[in-house]
Amino acid sequence: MFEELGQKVSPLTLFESKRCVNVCAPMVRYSKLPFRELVRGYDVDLCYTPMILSADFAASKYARDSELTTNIKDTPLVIQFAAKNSKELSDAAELVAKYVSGIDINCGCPQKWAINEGIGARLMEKPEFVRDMVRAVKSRVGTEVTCSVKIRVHADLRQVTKNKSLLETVSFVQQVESTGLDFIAVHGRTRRQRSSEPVNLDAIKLVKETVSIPVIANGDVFSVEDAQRIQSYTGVDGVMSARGILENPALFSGHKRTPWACVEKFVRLSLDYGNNFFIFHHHLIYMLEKVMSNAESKAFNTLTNTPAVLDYLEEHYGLKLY
Ligand SMILES: Cc1cc2nc3c(=O)[nH]c(=O)nc-3n(C[C@H](O)[C@H](O)[C@H](O)COP(=O)(O)O)c2cc1C
Repeated sequence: MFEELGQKVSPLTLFESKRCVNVCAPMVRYSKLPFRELVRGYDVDLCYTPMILSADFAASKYARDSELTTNIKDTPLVIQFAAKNSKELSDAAELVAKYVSGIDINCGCPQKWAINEGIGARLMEKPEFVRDMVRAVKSRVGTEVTCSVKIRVHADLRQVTKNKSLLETVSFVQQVESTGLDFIAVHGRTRRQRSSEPVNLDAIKLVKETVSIPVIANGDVFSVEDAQRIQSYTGVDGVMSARGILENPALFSGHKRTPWACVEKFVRLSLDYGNNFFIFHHHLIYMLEKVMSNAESKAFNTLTNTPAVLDYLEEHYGLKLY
C-alpha cells in the first residue's frame, strides 16, 4: 500500500500561502499515483485519491494494498472515502492517517448504487450523519490531518426564493462546518444535473459567503483562464478540475492542450509505477483526444496492450522512453 514516509504538507498551509490553490479532483480509476505525480509537475498544488469505500478499506489489507499506493513525493494528498458510518470511516482514517494530509468524505457521488447504499450524494440529505463522521474522524486523527467534504449543491439558484433547496445547501454547510471541518469542495451541480449543463457559480459563491473555512470550486475548469475567472467570480480559495485535467494534465501551467513532453512523462511514470492497461490506455486516449486526427484516434483507441501502445507512440510521435 505504501512506501516510506516523508514530510507531509498540510492543505491548510497551502490555503494560507496561496491566493488560489490548484486542485486535481478525485477520479475513480484515474487520480492514482502516476497521474498525481504527473500533474504535480504542472502546477497542481493538491491531489485527491479516487473515492475508496471506507468499510472495505478498514476491513481488508487486500483492499488497502490495491486501492492506495503513495510515496514520499505524493504530498499533499487527500484520501477520499465513501462512507455512511462514522465507525468504519474513522477506523479507515486512523489506518491511513500517517500517510496522507487529509481525509475527505464524498457527499457528491450521484450514481444510483451509491444513493441506494446511503453514501455519496445521499449524505446531502443527512447533515447529522456527516457531522458525526467529521467529529469521529477529527477525534481519531488529531489536528495533523485535515477533514473535508466534497459536496454537490441542492438546486438551481434561480429557484431560491420559491424553493428552499439552496437554503438546504447553506444549512448543510453551516451544520457541518460547526463540527470542526477544515475545508470544503463544492461541485456546483445538483445530483441530477449532467456535466453538459453549466456549473452554478452563484451557488458556489453562496457557499463561500456562508462559511469561514476555505472553499474549493469545482466544475468546468478546462483552462487556466477558466480557473482564474471562477476564482474571481466566486472568491473561493482553490479551484478543482476533473475532466479538464484528464484531457490536459498541464492545464494549470497554462498549456492549451496536452504538450507532448507531458504524454511522454506519463508513459514513463506509468511504466515505472505499474498501471493497469485499461487505465494507462484510457488516460492516453483522454490526453491525445485533441492532439490526434479522427483516423489516428480510431486506430489508437482499438489497441489492446501496452507494447502496441508504445509502438504506436514511437512510430507516430517519436516516443522516447529514457
Ligand atoms: C472519470 C471521473 C471519475 C470521477 N470520480 C470521482 C470520485 O471518485 N469522487 C468524486 O468526488 N468525484 C468524482 N468525479 C467527479 C469529479 O471529481 C468532479 O466533481 C466532476 O467531474 C465535475 O468537475 P469537472 O467539471 O472538472 O469535470 C469523477 C469524475 C470523472 C470524470
